[in-house]
Amino acid sequence: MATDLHGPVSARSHDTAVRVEGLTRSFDGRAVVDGLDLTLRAGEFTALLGRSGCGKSTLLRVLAGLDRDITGTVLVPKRRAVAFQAPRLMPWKRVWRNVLLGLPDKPERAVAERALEEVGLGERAGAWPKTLSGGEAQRASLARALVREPDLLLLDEPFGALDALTRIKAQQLVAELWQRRGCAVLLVTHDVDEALLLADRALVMRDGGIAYETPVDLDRPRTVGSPEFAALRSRLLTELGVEEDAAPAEAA
Ligand SMILES: Nc1ncnc2c1ncn2[C@@H]1O[C@H](COP(=O)(O)OP(=O)(O)OP(=O)(O)O)[C@@H](O)[C@H]1O
Repeated sequence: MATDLHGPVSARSHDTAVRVEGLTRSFDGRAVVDGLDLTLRAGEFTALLGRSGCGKSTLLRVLAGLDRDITGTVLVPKRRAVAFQAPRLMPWKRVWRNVLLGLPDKPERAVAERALEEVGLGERAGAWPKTLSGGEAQRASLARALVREPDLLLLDEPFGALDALTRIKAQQLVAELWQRRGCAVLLVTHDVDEALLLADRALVMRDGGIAYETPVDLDRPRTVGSPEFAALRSRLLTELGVEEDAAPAEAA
């Protein structure tokens, strides 16, 4: 299941989804990711926080296999999928064709429809992307990720562009999908509350590495505002260098 981005499949333990050692990615001689180490357990939901420009998306792109201009070791599952803040649907293809886009074995429409049903969008399979709302387009993008049956789901601020209510619904959907599918999830977010509502573990990226991490040991379903939640939130905001009163939820 593990793929070494630099070459052959490598052995690793079954309870590890991702192993990264000494990862460095530079742009114009500047190391944005600098000797980073990271392990994600199979089935674990991890949130990745960090100030704007610290390298979160760069790390995600490397894990997705979209950027191989790296040094270090990166072991990831073969079955992995990514969803970005912008749904990136092809406007000239109907929704179901977008869901299947890029799959090698050309599955039939029913496969896309099942994934769309899972995100509550079964009835829009034949629609054109431009007729979808922002939240629906983001769910179509999630369906495109799910149809790949990933062991690792990479989410780069997938709720960032959604209005508050749609965002809450999308967060609940991701939590349900994660519990049903049991895949490892790495969620990049600016929102500390979102990280604490969803994740088993929160990481803070700084200076090219993981500068801080904490388990999020709260009962599910979670609510904002319990003393334990508030304590974790306060600690994460401190790590992010954000004044709690100045910015209650958004980290950067
Ligand atoms: N293709 C590229 N060419 C040059 N510099 C890049 C490239 N991609 C990223 N960078 C730089 O690397 C740094 C990290 O970018 P990245 O997008 O990973 O940050 P981020 O933590 O995801 O930020 P944000 O939270 O604002 O999305 C930034 O300074 C960015 O300008």
